Amino acid sequence: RNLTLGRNFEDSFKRVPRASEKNELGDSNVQQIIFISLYSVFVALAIGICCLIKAYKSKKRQLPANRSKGNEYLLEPTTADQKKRYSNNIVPPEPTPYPITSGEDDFGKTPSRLSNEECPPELKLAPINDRIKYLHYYAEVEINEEDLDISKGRPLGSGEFGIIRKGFLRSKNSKNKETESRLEVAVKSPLNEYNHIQQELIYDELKVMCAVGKHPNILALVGGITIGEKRMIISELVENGDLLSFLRKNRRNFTIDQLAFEPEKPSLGLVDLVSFAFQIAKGMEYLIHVPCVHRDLALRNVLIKGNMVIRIADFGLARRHKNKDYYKTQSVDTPLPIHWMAPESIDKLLFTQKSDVWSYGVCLYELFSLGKSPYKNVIKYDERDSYCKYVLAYLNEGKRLAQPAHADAEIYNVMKLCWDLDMNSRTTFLDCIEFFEKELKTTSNEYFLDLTRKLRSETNNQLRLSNWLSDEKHCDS
Ligand SMILES: Nc1ncnc2c1ncn2[C@@H]1O[C@H](COP(=O)(O)OP(=O)(O)OP(=O)(O)O)[C@@H](O)[C@H]1O
Repeated sequence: RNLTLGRNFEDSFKRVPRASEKNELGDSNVQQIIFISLYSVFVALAIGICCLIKAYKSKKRQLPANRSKGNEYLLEPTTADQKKRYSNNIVPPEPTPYPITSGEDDFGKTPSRLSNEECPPELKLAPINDRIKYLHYYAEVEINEEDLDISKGRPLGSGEFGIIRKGFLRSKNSKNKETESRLEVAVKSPLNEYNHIQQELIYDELKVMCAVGKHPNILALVGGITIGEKRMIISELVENGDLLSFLRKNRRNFTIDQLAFEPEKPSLGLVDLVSFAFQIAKGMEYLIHVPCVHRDLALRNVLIKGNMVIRIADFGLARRHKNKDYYKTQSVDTPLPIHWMAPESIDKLLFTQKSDVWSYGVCLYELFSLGKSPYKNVIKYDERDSYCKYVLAYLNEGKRLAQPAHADAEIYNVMKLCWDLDMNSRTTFLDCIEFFEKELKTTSNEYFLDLTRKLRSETNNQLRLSNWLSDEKHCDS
């Protein structure tokens, strides 16, 4: 013992415990095991409770406040100003947009490159166009691809990035599970389904449509497909297509004398044009409250139903501020979007509610000329490079579109009020609603009341679209 190399050497001998020591050691091991087990159970319980609290909170946030009343998208006027407006107005109360929720409600299988970030506080009240990156896609609108049949026939239309086809959505009615019903829908998908940029543009548009919500004069979203690399927007089908083609097709059927209301009339009357002007202004006023700036309001982007109710469509707006050339590089045959743009949008790419009012004025020109192209034969197309400067100079000189054939002096005056160079002096959508409502009532109060009834029933139809999906989900569960 005296010759050991030191304590450490001594300790390195393997000690064989005596019988009495063995028991002590065994006991302390058991104590350790019990302690570790209890500690693990405690940690697991704490994690479980945290998860439950988080799940409960996110579920609460997912449900709109008024959903429990069974009228999830109907808005009761809140501000004094809104109350005053709605009390004087027979048109049904405006539906609310979907609520903006946090990322926790996102569809779980969304690839990370499309994942949503929390919106910075300073952007929370900005128009949704300025915070597309922070908008959220709602898991509850995700459609099972197996329930969708896309028509192989001619597409309904196509744009720069997307193609729109007719489709059918299958759903089992929750009341009678044996009956399978079909809903006609329009399906927008990327022109090239493997192109990532196009996929993201479709996804952005889907998020914008989620945020815009439902209104009888806005194209309603039925659902979306976002699984894997697939990106599709499923919206209600608007049977008569876009209003521009509709007006052009019906030029021959137009009768200026047909001012009195006739329910079964086959032709297009002046009163219908006034009704379209009224409805577009209603839809645009709703967008202001979202808030959403459309940026491409033109009759080619307004759709018309068989009952003459219109829907404002095309919220695919990402390219509109990212790609300056979008406004210049169209072929000579296609209408140039700059003809609908306010001077400040052409000059500085500044888009606001006021620039939408300018575009609305150009829509009025299209309406009351039965689909004429604005500035055709007025501004030369030769020098395409400097074309924007040319249009800008033309407008800055105070030159404007001429009075269209079917607009009287008062209607033309509304157009000119939309085309004020000073954006702050431009008229508002509320003033336009008031003007065209008065026009409609004086032309035919019966027509106005009928339109009011139609808009109310369209609101209910759009609500049924939301129920269609939830019915289907109930069946699944
Ligand atoms: N829900 C719908 N029901 C019926 N037709 C539709 C529907 N949606 C779009 N269309 C048709 O498809 C055309 C193009 O639609 P849309 O403008 O949404 O496509 P886009 O790819 O965004 O076009 P753009 O590049 O011009 O903005 C419309 O003009 C219309 O004729």
